[in-house]
Amino acid sequence: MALKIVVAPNAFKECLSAAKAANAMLRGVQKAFTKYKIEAHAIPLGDGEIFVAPFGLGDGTAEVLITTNHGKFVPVTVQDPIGRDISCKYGIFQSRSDNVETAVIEMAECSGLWRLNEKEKNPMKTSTYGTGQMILHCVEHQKSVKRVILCIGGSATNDGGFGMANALGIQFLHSPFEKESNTTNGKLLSIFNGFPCPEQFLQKNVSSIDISSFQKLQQKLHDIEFIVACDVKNPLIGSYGASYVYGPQKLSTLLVPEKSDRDKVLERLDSALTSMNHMWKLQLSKDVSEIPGAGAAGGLGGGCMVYLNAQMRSGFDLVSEHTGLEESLKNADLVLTGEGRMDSSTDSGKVPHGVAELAKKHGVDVVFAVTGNCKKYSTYSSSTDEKHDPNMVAFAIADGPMDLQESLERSSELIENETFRICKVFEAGFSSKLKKDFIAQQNNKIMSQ
Ligand SMILES: O=C(O)[C@H](O)CO
Repeated sequence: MALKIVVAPNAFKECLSAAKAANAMLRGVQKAFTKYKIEAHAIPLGDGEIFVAPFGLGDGTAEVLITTNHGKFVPVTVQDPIGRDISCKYGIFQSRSDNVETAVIEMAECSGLWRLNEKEKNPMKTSTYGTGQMILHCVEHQKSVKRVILCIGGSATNDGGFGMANALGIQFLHSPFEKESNTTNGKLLSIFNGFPCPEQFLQKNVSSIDISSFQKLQQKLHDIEFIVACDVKNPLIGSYGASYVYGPQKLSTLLVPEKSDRDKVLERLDSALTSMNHMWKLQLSKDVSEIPGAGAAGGLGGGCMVYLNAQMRSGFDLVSEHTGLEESLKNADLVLTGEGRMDSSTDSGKVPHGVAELAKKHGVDVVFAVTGNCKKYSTYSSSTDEKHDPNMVAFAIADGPMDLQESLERSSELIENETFRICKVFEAGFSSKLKKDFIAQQNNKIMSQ
């Protein structure tokens, strides 16, 4: 009988995609087990967290789903966060669980922070318009697609999906009036036609959604199931909301050097999302502000729930479902995972933690993880915090003193070598267990004679 071995790593940020990391681990496994027959399963994973630069799309969650399910990419030209035309792509594959034609769109592909240089980072002026264009392209050109997975995070935006909705054809109204006008509740309102970012939202006093244009869209989207894969659980507004928690990383200190001025920007961002939420409640009877994940990707999570009726899912659960991970873990003898860095956040929904949990469910006592850095993870593990995965042991890949640059450059070789060493230790334990089992069997035979 063959030893069943599963390697299921995440991407190693800034150096290796999940697929490349899985291949490196697989090489280590194959080199190590020369005495035993093995059945090896390599399953590259993702957790919805976006991993775009420096490889471009193709190394994030979409790449994992498309590669594993033999799907295809569709090229499309859309706008980046500040309105420049860029070439992007989204993926299409057939779901292995229910054969549904599924599209996967990574918002960071077009609306991600990596698209901007330092001086362009200003969430008051950025928009998810490009993400909306990708969705629209998919809905209009891929008639057989009945499910869209939107991976959100890593965004340059904080617009609550204002841009996305606008690109989908939803019209917003504002005062004071301009050329074309409508009346709502007796007030004269104009159709908003500026760049759909928080600055414009506030400056133009956007206060209303044109329900008729929204209904047209709803009919179009009715047959499609929208799922948002996201990496965080923040609410839309308030001190744990999108603006205060993730806003600072999207605002360049070169543009706004003073801390007190940056704080004012965050306040304005939060107030724009608060007004949006008010508008959603009042006009569409939707209150999503407290739903975990509404604050993901600058409130795009909330926007997706409101405009697309999207369901929020953990990125890991989604990827594991669409890659067949759980099936592979059944009856596994050895499970290996990995990630660029492991620390105290690893145990809150990251890939290695997800693999360890799922493996435990299927009777695998210990999962081995290879990683670039587990100093904080080990410290965490030796603390009394009971949340730590008791069934995962992490090994750093460095084979001697080295700086970050060397570790990044040699990552593939180092991952292969560390996997080889772990497998050899496992093999030694396995042979001694086999020996013990053999002796026990012989003893049982003698006793029963
Ligand atoms: O894009 C963002 O705001 C963060 O990645 C959290 O989702």
